[in-house]
Amino acid sequence: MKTVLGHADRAALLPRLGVNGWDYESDPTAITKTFRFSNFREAFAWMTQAAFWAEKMDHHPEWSNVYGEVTVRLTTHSAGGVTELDVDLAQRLDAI
Ligand SMILES: C[C@H](O)[C@H](O)[C@H]1CNC2=NC(N)=NC(=O)C2=N1
Repeated sequence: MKTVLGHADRAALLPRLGVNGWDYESDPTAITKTFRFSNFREAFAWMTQAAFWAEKMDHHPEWSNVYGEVTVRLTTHSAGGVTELDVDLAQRLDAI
């Protein structure tokens, strides 16, 4: 089972996500980012691709959508915090 990132791993991995707009400081148990698109169609098309990656990785986002905005919160429920699975999924979402 994945374990929650310790201080050294957080310091090594999370600032790189921060450069891409992920907030890893407001909530120590999760990383969050709002993705912005020009309309609902584009937002939902992105969510569809993200959903396929989530299924492939068996790791799923908490998210909400309002028109062209998708707010994503990543945490590993089974571990109770941020693990390397969340870092991997965040990078995958940034690459879509
Ligand atoms: C049974 C299944 O593997 C688990 O429920 C997986 C599915 N997706 C998951 N996603 C996330 N974000 N955290 C989990 O702990 C988790 N567990």
